[in-house]
Amino acid sequence: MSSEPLLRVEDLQKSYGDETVLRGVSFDLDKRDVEVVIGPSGSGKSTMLRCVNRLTEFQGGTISLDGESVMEMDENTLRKRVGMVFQDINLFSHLTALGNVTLGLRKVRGMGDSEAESKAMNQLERVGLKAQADSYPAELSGGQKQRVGIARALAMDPELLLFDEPTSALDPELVGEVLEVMRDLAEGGMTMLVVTHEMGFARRAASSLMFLDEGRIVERGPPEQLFENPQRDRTKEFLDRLTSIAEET
Ligand SMILES: Nc1ncnc2c1ncn2[C@@H]1O[C@H](COP(=O)(O)OP(=O)(O)OP(=O)(O)O)[C@@H](O)[C@H]1O
Repeated sequence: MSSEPLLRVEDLQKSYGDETVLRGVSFDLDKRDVEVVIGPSGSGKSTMLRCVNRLTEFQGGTISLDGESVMEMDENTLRKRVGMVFQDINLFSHLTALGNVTLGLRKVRGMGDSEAESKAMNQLERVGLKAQADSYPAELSGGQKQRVGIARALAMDPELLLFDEPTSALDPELVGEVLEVMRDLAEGGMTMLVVTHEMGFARRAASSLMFLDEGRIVERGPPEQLFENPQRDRTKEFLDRLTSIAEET
């Protein structure tokens, strides 16, 4: 067994032009860890995720997967090893649910049609959408579309799954079904790095919670520590605000 963490982020620095967005972010994730990232708008949460799978370049620091720098990995390998689920559910509208899930298997994994379809069916079943395999995105609810997005990411057998506010664009009544799939994945041992404001999910599924503010990790620890006994005033203020917003809605 490797002694390296699955994901190591070390002193990550990222700017867009003159604007510094990440100011030295460092953390490790081991296999099966579920890290929830919270923080105010503009604190750099999405940018951090996008650096991990190199959807954006960064200026300083290193990110490695099982000891191997993502900067030195070819894009195809990185796409296989690190999956991502986005806030905007970007399915291809001209493809069925099954077609959306098989696409990556054929293009990135180079699978033949029947192998790709059988694997994709298994993933759709995993997210509870076997019966919708032949439906087009326009025929699916937002929650179902997002679950197809998760099946698409899972189909690649990723070692790490990144979630960027996967339920923020959904009507409130559709959030639960997506969180349930995510909880199942977490319980099944998937390693996950999740940006979300869903504190119920954080409490129940996260092994650790990270509070990012102005491009720095202000505090990180088990959810019960951050919720019950935050060490920093800034963390407490932020979590109190999130909780009061959730209670108002
Ligand atoms: N492609 C881009 N070009 C220029 N600036 C960007 C780009 N993407 C993000 N930024 C800026 O970087 C900062 C951090 O953005 P980021 O989306 O990472 O924050 P966030 O914490 O995910 O915020 P939110 O919760 O609102 O999604 C913001 O000031 C944003 O305007």
